[in-house]
Amino acid sequence: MPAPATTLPTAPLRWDIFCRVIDNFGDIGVCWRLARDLHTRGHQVRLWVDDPAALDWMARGGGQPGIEVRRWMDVAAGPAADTMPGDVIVEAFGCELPASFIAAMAKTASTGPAPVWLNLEYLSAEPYVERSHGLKSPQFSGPGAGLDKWFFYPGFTPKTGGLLREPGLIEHLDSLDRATWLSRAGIHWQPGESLVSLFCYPGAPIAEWLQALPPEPTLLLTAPGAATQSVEAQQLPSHIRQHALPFLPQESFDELLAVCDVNLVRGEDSFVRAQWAGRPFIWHIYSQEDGVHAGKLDAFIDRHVAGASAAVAEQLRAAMRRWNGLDASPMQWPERAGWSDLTLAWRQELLAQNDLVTQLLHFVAEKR
Ligand SMILES: Cc1cn([C@H]2C[C@H](O)[C@@H](COP(=O)(O)OP(=O)(O)O[C@H]3O[C@@H](C)[C@H](O)[C@@H](O)[C@H]3O)O2)c(=O)[nH]c1=O
Repeated sequence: MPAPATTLPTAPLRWDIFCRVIDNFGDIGVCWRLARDLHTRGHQVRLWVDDPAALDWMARGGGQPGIEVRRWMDVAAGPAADTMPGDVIVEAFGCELPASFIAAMAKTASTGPAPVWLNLEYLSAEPYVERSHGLKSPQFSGPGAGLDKWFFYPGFTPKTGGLLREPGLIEHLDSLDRATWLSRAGIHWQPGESLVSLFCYPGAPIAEWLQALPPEPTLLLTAPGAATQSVEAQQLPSHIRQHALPFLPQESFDELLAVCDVNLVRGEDSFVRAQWAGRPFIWHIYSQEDGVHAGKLDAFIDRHVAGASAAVAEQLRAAMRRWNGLDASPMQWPERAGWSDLTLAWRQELLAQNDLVTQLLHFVAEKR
């Protein structure tokens, strides 16, 4: 039985989260959510980021009292040498920590408890995640010699670190009234119109997808960038309208997904949020040059459709693969009722596992 999400297995701790923005918004998106969730549960958080620009819209007001956002540039230009490391150091997505900071961690460890050093990894449904979650990487050389680093893998099964899910999130999302939310957001929605959100990478087969949409009045809510631009480039049939969204703060983005009928999401964080929204979704995976994303997509689809009827499973698999350019068959929408049931059943399955921060707190308590 999972422990309640609010359980605090440790006294409030001081956390240092290091984030390097490689591309897009997922790196800072995940780190900002983690920082907020820890802060809400009473912890002290410093978020070190090389490029905080996206926080201007992602975080209301560009930040939040109680979470200290600090700049760092690279391994050489890190925090000042006299910066005291916190109790837990999170190296997000394998970003290399500044050497001066690692040296400060080692110094702390020589006089008291060593900071718990974690590498928070990318999310995947592939089997290696269960094998790798929680593994130790002892440091034999360099400024951190003698310290241990631990691998923490988010994931979809109980043997992984779980998914970020703030206490009360689902209750909040399920309580939203669509018409009220949309009117507050300044979105003109005509009752009866299907609502579809779209957040994707360039290259999604938009024209084909628009043709495959069910022939019913539909309002497309498109995120800034590739989604808005590629829909604007199309000649829309009369039953489809487009509303181009601005970038929304994270909480509003989560709410948007919860009031839509279908969500097309991408990357890592919006993909997870679509699962908490409990609405049918299609995932645009971040594509990698070596093609490894195909295996990652299939591993997720396999788990996700495992409880569905054969027809829904096949339709959804084909739609997700086609959206990602991995399938040549014509684009088709899965049958909506079966797809909705599957999405809710999947969310229920995920809710049976502890959220990532709860698991992280237990993990840290064990290692200290
Ligand atoms: C469109 C929109 C997004 N967001 C947030 C949600 C997420 O936190 C973030 C988007 O991140 P993602 O959904 O993960 O998609 P992304 O494509 O921006 O990020 C990706 O970057 C690559 C480098 C990584 O390898 C991928 O795994 C992924 O993280 O932006 C808002 O808060 N408001 C908005 O209006």
